[in-house]
Amino acid sequence: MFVKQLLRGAVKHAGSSPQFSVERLISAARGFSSSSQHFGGTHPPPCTDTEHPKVLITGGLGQLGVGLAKLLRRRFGKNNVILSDIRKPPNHVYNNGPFIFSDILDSKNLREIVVNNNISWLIHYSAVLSAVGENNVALAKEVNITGLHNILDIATDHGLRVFVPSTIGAFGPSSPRDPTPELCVQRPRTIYGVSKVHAELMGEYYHHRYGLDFRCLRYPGIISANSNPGGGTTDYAVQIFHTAVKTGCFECNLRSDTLLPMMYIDDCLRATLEFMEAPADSLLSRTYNISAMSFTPHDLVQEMQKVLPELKVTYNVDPVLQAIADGWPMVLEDIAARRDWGWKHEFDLSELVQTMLTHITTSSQRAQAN
Ligand SMILES: NC(=O)c1ccc[n+]([C@@H]2O[C@H](COP(=O)([O-])OP(=O)(O)OC[C@H]3O[C@@H](n4cnc5c(N)ncnc54)[C@H](O)[C@@H]3O)[C@@H](O)[C@H]2O)c1
Ligand SMILES: C[C@@H](O)[C@H](N)C(=O)O
Repeated sequence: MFVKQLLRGAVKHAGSSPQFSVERLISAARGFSSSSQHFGGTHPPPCTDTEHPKVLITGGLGQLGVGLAKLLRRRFGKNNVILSDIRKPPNHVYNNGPFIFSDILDSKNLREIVVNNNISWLIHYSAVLSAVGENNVALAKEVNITGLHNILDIATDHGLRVFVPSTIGAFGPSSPRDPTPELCVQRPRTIYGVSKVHAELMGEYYHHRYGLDFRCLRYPGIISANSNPGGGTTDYAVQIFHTAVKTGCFECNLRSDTLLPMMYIDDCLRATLEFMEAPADSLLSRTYNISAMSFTPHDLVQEMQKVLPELKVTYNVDPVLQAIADGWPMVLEDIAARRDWGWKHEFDLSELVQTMLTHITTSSQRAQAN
């Protein structure tokens, strides 16, 4: 029902904005119908080289892992990318390529997987995110710190290239917030942030001490249409799209003026692949900020209302999440990533909103038709 209104709004809006054409909606929808995640127009061609990396992704059933597996499989071949997690995968994931159980706290099992599958790249996505971490500090310590130690030791012992994502949450209230440079004070006040600073420092230490090929990007809040966020402070910016399309209203748990760095998932996953493929000698650092846009809930709602003029948003602030967000960067500076390995984002706020709404509307129409 609201989907129809959405499409009507989109068409109406198309008349007033040259950036938002019906053709664009339709062509985006076509792209989505042939692939569940779309990666913009610039994804790299499939690799023809026989020396593909053999990749293991830990924590692969979260918001980011399935999309990354899809991108890497397109590049390196389906069987060269193994997705792993401690949860049972849905059928479409299980049927789309190798999946294996792997608990990062079970170091012996992890080592066996690396050895038996001749793994050469390890993408370490397992983590407990900011909001969940504040509710369960013991679990966050275990997964984010003990788990990371297992990963770094195994990667070092077997000469792997290892990617560990960090986050805007690795900064804190005493960091400069607008903009936040690569190198500055990092005194986060969440267990998530503390564990990510620990990961950055441990990885860089292993790189200098043992020659580990450690690579780390500080991701902003990531926005995706067909995977759900795992319990973070930036989750509102994903949930708003789904709830808005379904019901036409949304209750936001952050203040309307909370400015945070955000990125569309395609940019995030492409950055990860490009960074992993960057020649080691181009990397002047091992930990980089990457950035695309910053917006407040108010900015996002205004952009969405261009398509959904009836959208109603109310605010019911969660004090714990608000305190976390108030200590995070407002704008992330990523000069070094652009300079050293050519990072360039493709999605700004208007592209993000168009793409998310098109994607969610199309899926919802398909579900209604079945
Ligand atoms: N999504 C974002 O906005 C964002 C932003 C910045 C950084 N990151 C980082 O990117 C990575 C992936 O994020 P995500 O959003 O997909 O996270 P998520 O919370 O959605 O998924 C994390 C996954 O880790 C798995 N996991 C938990 N304990 C595990 C264990 N003991 N062994 C193996 N797996 C375990 C969970 O089952 C889950 O599937 C994380 O390291 C996160 O900190 C994410
Ligand atoms: C920002 C990121 O690390 C995650 N989405 C969180 O909010 O916890």
